Amino acid sequence: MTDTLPTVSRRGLMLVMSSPSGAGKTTISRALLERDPAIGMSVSATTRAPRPGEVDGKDYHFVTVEKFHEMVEQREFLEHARVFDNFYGTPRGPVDAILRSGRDVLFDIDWQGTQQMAQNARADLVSVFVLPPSVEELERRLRGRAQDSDEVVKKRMSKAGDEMSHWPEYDYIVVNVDLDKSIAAVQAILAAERLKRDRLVGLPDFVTRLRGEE
Ligand SMILES: Nc1nc2c(ncn2[C@@H]2O[C@H](COP(=O)(O)OP(=O)(O)O)[C@@H](O)[C@H]2O)c(=O)[nH]1
Ligand SMILES: Nc1ncnc2c1ncn2[C@@H]1O[C@H](COP(=O)(O)OP(=O)(O)O)[C@@H](O)[C@H]1O
Repeated sequence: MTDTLPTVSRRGLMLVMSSPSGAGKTTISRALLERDPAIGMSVSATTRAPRPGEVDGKDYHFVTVEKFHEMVEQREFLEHARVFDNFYGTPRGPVDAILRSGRDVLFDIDWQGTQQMAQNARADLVSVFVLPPSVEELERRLRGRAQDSDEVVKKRMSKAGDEMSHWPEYDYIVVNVDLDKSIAAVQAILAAERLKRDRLVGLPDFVTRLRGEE
């Protein structure tokens, strides 16, 4: 269990971040991981090809379509979905291990995966939808990232409207204008959610000791 305060242990939470491609969820997630040792990242499996600079096992587990379907058959995923023209899924094992250690797990998954997680683990889920300031800025960021072909950029922009229509399904909304402010906003969400009473599993004993009832 992670100590939220020096003396009160708590249950780890699952922080999901979704957004249309290019809105900034990966950048925000990476910053959170660098700044907060109490967070572990869920590394998804995907059938999409690695982008320049992506490392197998760190950014994704890059697998074949056959392997992916085998993992589905073996019920290895907490959730999985077809996004754009590829398959993506969250391996169950590492998530359980991080939660059991009392740390929080950060997920970068789409609205379909978030719906599945909400069905299976609503109490532990905290969901954040990241919106771009404008469609023009979204396209500028996608192109500026220079990791996708022109065709892929066009395809992702065409889907952005559908993705953004799912914002009402999320607990929190961050419009990612200034990156540092967006990172601070998600850190504030985490800080508050970590103090929610029903996550502070060590509180009854702590208060008992405070009141000298032992
Ligand atoms: N359901 C689900 N979606 C995922 C998973 N991993 C990534 N995604 C989503 O798949 C979409 C495409 O991800 P990616 O190819 O990395 O492109 P990006 O959105 O431009 O970073 C994004 O919306 C991700 O949130 C996963 O394990 N499950
Ligand atoms: N607030 C911001 N202002 C300007 N550029 C940003 C901002 N947030 C992210 N970016 C840039 O936009 C591009 C897309 O960000 P990324 O995190 O890859 O988006 P996503 O993971 O949502 O597809 C990256 O080049 C990133 O550096």
